[in-house]
Amino acid sequence: MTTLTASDVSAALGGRRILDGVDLTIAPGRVTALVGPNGSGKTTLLRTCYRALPTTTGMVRLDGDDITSLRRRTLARTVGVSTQEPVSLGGITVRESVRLGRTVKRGLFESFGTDDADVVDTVLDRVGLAGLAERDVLALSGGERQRVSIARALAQQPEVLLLDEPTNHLDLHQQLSVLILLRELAAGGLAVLLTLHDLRMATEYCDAMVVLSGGRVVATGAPEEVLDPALLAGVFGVRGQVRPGPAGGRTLDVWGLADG
Ligand SMILES: Nc1ncnc2c1ncn2[C@@H]1O[C@H](COP(=O)(O)OP(=O)(O)OP(=O)(O)O)[C@@H](O)[C@H]1O
Repeated sequence: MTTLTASDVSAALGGRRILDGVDLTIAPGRVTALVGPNGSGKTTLLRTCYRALPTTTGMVRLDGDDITSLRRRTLARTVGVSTQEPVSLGGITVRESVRLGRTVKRGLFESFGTDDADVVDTVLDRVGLAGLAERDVLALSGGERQRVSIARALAQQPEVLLLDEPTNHLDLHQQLSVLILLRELAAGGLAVLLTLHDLRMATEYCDAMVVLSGGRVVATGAPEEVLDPALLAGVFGVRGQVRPGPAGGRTLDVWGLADG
């Protein structure tokens, strides 16, 4: 099990500071939602967490190790990533695309074994892509491609999983399926961080929440602690509140714009 921590992370794009002194802990066994308005820096923060973007101050660590000191392969074996980028060029099947996630477990010239095939089959099944395994990835809908991206990250069998809006192309059934799957994987020790715009889904399915606004963390904690009416109005510009939900859970009601 591995914990990812960001300490005092700042980052810039195009000469402009986008992240400003961000602290974050992504613990094993938990699904953490990274939420915030458009342009608040969620994707940028995710990118610093898998070394796709250098920090200007601060540090990201995997357990005690600064990620900039890790070998590329070590980082790739530990951290799985699903981004909003296209999953692959065409000409390969869904199965082959997902199997690319296994390359981090292999040496450069090592061929895939039956254990790799078993992992790929299991993952395809769990994200509901088994029936599309032999389809060209370019012949998929947006939601199907999104699930390929998630499946490929899962095929790595990472310790930490980072997902950028993993549900934005998915229908309601698939959104819930993915969130339930992430909860199951977290129960097995995975540390999960995902960006989400749907605050109700984040409230119902995530254990913890980190709220970004203007590149700063403005709240961290359990969803019911974080999403109080003042924060919903001040950060998201809406009127709403968290209340107890069905089956002992919690949910979020939103009933209008804060200034409406
Ligand atoms: N290459 C770039 N150069 C300059 N500014 C950039 C660049 N990429 C993104 N930005 C800016 O950085 C800020 C944060 O962007 P980011 O994509 O991290 O936000 P986000 O919270 O993920 O947004 P969204 O919810 O809209 O996906 C935005 O103001 C955006 O315009």
